[in-house]
Amino acid sequence: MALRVRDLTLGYDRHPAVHHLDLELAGGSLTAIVGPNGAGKSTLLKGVMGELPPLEGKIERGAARVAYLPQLSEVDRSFPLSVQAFVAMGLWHRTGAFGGLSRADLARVGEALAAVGLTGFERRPISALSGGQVQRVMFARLLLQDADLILLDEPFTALDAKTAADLLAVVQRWHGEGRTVLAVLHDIEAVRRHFPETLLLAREKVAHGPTDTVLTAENLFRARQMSEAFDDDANVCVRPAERGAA
Ligand SMILES: Nc1ncnc2c1ncn2[C@@H]1O[C@H](COP(=O)(O)OP(=O)(O)OP(=O)(O)O)[C@@H](O)[C@H]1O
Repeated sequence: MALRVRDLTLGYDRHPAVHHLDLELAGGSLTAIVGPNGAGKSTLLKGVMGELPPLEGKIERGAARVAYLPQLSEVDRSFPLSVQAFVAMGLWHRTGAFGGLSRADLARVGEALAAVGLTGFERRPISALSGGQVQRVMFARLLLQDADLILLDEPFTALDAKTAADLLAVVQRWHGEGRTVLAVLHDIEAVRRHFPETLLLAREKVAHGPTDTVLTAENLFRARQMSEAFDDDANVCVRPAERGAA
């Protein structure tokens, strides 16, 4: 078991965004999180990462090391670091934050950059990269983190087809290595093609399991309806049916 979530409610200022979620991910599974805008997908990743403490319920991580890729729009690209220094941060679990980089470490950074097609970019400042190149650099850093559980928030959004295909190959490599991957995605067809498992989320769990059984027209319709039914201004954790009955 890589991740077990029990009756999890997550939110902001006690305003719930994910409600009463139960979920279990097997070690080595490759799972997409799909759902309408505002469904709580990014919130769930932040909860699993430990950035957002649960309002209720529990998160148990079976994985020793967890890595997280935020949405590209949340990445601060203005800081003055070279591509090499940025990617080398992925080795902190080995070197410590202030450890120097050995020749072998630099070779690892070079290999990670080669794996994402950025050989030769070592000395470039992060601020001088395109969005797609930044996403490649983020993946290179993840490669070095050597995590058992990898959380990706919209990893292929706003990328050209070549970059998306290259980075999907990295995800498939992680899957082949037995790592557990959980990725928020909006491209339903890509999920059907490449992700064996899916969690369909609309603040609550709509369905979780093999992708072809989860992404049915009925479930997608229900997800849209459930998402619209929630009152965004509610500050207590009440389901719509309970609210109607009150
Ligand atoms: N930092 C925050 N402070 C307050 N509310 C937030 C914050 N982040 C998200 N929310 C709210 O929590 C709810 C879920 O947001 P979340 O970003 O998890 O949805 P999502 O499914 O990832 O959406 P999208 O597909 O649009 O990225 C939304 O109602 C959103 O407005």
